[in-house]
Amino acid sequence: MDELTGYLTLSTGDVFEGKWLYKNEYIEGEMVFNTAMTGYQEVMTDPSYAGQIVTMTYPLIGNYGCNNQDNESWNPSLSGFVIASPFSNPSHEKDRHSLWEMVQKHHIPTLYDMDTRALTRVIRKHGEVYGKFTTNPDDFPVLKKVDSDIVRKVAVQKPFTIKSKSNTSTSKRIAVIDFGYKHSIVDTLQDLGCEIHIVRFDITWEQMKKINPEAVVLSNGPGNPKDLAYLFDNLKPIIDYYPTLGICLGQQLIALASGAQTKRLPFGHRGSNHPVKDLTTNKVHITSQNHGYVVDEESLNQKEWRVTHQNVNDHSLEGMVHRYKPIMAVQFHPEAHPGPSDSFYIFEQFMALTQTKGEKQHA
Ligand SMILES: NC(=O)CC[C@H](N)C(=O)O
Repeated sequence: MDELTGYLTLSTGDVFEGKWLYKNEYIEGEMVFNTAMTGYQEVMTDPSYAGQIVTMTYPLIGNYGCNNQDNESWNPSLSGFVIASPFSNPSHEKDRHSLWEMVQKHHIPTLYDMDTRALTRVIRKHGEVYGKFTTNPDDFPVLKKVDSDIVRKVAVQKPFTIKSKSNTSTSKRIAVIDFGYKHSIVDTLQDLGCEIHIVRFDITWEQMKKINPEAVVLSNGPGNPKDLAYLFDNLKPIIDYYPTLGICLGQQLIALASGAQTKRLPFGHRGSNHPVKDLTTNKVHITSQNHGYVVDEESLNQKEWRVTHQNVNDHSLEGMVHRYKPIMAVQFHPEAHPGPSDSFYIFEQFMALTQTKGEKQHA
């Protein structure tokens, strides 16, 4: 074994040999795979991957380099990164540093020269798999679940405000409850002229009343949504009072706080080409996704909620709207990054929803 050789050992007993791009022989995490052909920089910096070792199924990673615009957080939080072929000679007008520089700068444990096809088949077959990066192929992971307090580790400690880009009187004051938000959600709201208040994940009703926003966004974030059950007493009055948009973890929390259930998908949706049907228009949009859990449609009170979006591949619930209150939520990522911006209209619908405070919304 030479200095470069590293192993990924799995809770299934499988062992994969590769080479270190950035060596860290002690990390463990939940194994997930992402099928996007581009967007590795956004994937590496999406806080929803905290606690997870991400395998890219597209074999060539790094071919257009990394830039100063596409990070989705200040510091990457994924546990590890697994790729087939890293590309060392990138070419793109926005390219500022290579993949190699990116993993060194942010200390992202990375193995390359991995058989990502075979690895993905193992993850697909077993569903819930944990892995360890190691120099000893007989050293297996002990991890059995993602840290139940993972949101606290990626979300902001101190609230802060981001000014609106426009000075018009139409600009909205939006509170984003941060469970590990992707920066492109806030960028999109800013582009729509909003002033944004990033607030802590454990914000109370009284604290929110002081900010008095015109609408609220519950962000994406890592981990099992049920681990956040202790927040539901805080979230329920906020969701009930303000026009609200939930994105990914945000949708799961809105559903759970309203008495519905979430469940684990067999092996998660992570990629940038997941077809979703808008049940209002019957149009199919190609969406960006990153989730391992989903709202259980059976458990949703259909007298109060209408399902608005459905996944074309597995028919899972992709969006919902409250029949009487201004609350909407989606499981996919309307902010894209990476992936197509087909579902930008979700933000436009949310902007329209912010007008409906106190009025009855017609389902
Ligand atoms: N992107 C997200 O918000 C992910 C939500 C949740 N952690 C899941 O995996 O389902």
